[in-house]
Amino acid sequence: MILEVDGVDTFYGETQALFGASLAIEHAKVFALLGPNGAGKTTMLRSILGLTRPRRGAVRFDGHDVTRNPTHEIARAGIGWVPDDRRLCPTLSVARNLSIAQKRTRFRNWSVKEAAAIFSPLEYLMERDCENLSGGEMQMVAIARALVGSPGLVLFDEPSQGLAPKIVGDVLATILRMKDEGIASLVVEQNAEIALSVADHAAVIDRGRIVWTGEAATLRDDRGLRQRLLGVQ
Ligand SMILES: Nc1ncnc2c1ncn2[C@@H]1O[C@H](COP(=O)(O)OP(=O)(O)OP(=O)(O)O)[C@@H](O)[C@H]1O
Repeated sequence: MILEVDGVDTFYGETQALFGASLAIEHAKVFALLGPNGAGKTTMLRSILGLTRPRRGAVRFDGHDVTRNPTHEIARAGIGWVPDDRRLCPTLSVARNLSIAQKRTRFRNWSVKEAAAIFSPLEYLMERDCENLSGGEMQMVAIARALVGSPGLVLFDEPSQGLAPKIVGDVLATILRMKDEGIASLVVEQNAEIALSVADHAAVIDRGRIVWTGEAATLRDDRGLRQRLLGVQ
């Protein structure tokens, strides 16, 4: 397993957001974490990254317990993050946003050029300041920035949010390209259909509890199960 989250309880102050939540992601596989608004999907990503530290339970990445490690060490170990609000440095160029994020890890090491080449338009935007990019272009830069961190696992928070269908297709194709390169992904989505179209495994979270986990194909093919777990067709 590249990632194991084991019985995690996470709180915001006194409010508990995750209750004994567990999931396991295999090397070079795509895992979809699905669930409605407020279910705890972002909190799961924050718990993995150490941004909101679990009060109980453990997070193991690549065989090492990282539960108490600072966020920058967790990133340096090879976990990339594509946040829903992108978080690029707006006044810096695309090239600079990528070069400051570059890291070497024990996984495949990506150059800025290689990461930018994953989306063809990026190569032509390298000198553009990030504040002058479209939403779709910002998402491409955010993914390329995760890649130059040379990750073994990338966490995607609602990657389809606010994007045109064509761009969503490009993002999904990139997740599969990354998988071919040996990179696992954890895709957090409210849109089950989008995430399940690329996922190998999936889990459903509801009010802070993992209520189902299994093969993505099972959820994809069983409309009744999807309806029962997610309330969608
Ligand atoms: N900073 C915070 N302080 C207090 N409670 C929070 C905070 N962030 C999230 N929560 C609460 O924790 C619970 C889980 O939120 P979380 O953002 O993880 O859900 P989510 O599944 O990602 O939802 P969404 O799809 O709307 O982003 C919610 O009840 C939310 O109100």
